[in-house]
Parts: sequence; C-alpha cells; structure tokens
Amino acid sequence: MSKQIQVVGAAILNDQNQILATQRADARVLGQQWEFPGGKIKAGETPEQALTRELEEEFSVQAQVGPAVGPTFKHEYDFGTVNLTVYYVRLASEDLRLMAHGKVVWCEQTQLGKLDWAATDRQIAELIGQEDLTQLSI
Ligand SMILES: Nc1nc2c([nH]c(=O)n2[C@H]2C[C@H](O)[C@@H](COP(=O)(O)OP(=O)(O)OP(=O)(O)O)O2)c(=O)[nH]1
Repeated sequence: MSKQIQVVGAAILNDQNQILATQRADARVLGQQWEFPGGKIKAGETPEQALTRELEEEFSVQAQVGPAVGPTFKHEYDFGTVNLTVYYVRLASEDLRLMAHGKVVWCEQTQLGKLDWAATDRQIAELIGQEDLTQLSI
C-alpha cells in the first residue's frame, strides 16, 4: 500500500464570497497547478488545529474554521496517496502575507472550474461551485 498522507486545505472566503486559490512557490510537488492552502496534519493535531497552524505559517493570519466542503478525497500520486479534506474558512484579516506561495488569486465561485486544479482538488472545487455560500455559518 502506498504511503498515506493526511492533508487539510482551506476554502477561504472573503467578504464577497470569493475563494482563495493558491499556487506553490516551490513547483516541484504539483507543478503550476492550483490548490487550496494548507498542508499535512501532524501527529496529535485535529484537522482544524492543523489548518489554523498552516494558515498562520503561510499567511501570518488568524483563521476561523467552518464546516468541511465534502468528504475526504483521495488521490494516488507517485509519492503516496493524498487524503485531502477541505474546510470553509474565514480570516480575521484579508491582508495576507505570502510566505509560502508563488501566486494567489481570489476567484469568483462561478469561475472556479476554469482553474487548472491539482488532481485531488478538482472535485472539491466543483462542490464549492455548487454550494450556496450565503447559507454557510462560520
Ligand atoms: N496544501 C495542499 N496540499 C495538497 C493539496 N492537494 C494535494 O494533492 N496536496 C498535496 C501536496 C503535498 O503532497 C501534500 C501537502 O503537503 P504540503 O507541502 O502542502 O504540506 P506541509 O506544508 O505540511 O509540508 P512540509 O513541507 O512541512 O512537509 O498534499 C491542496 O489543495 N493543498
């Protein structure tokens, strides 16, 4: 069985309910594909704790973690199987310091499908596209 990698991601919403998509500064892992900010869950962390830690590390910002976008999605890469759960998130501030990303974009919900998402993320982006974001409580 391939190495199992537990990963959390954030579907960060701003005041206009646009969603933040990110590209890595280091393109070695997933090339130039788009993903949700986040990272691997460390031993002893809940997914929510891992996500707030990652967002603090990546953007130097405080995050409020809301409901999961959907189930956990698996994708097998040559380096292992990524198990990705994405949560809706709102930030204390939209003033983001980019510490780990090459590029970020605030994307309209209707435009999410146009980005070249990493394989694990594509279905999650589709689910977000179908959600009534005005009904989310975070
Ligand atoms: N952050 C993130 N990683 C993703 C997504 N989709 C996806 O397949 N991945 C993969 C890429 C990596 O193999 C893994 C997450 O690793 P990472 O490099 O972001 O995590 P990390 O900050 O904890 O990494 P590390 O350098 O500390 O080991 O999951 C996604 O939407 N967001």
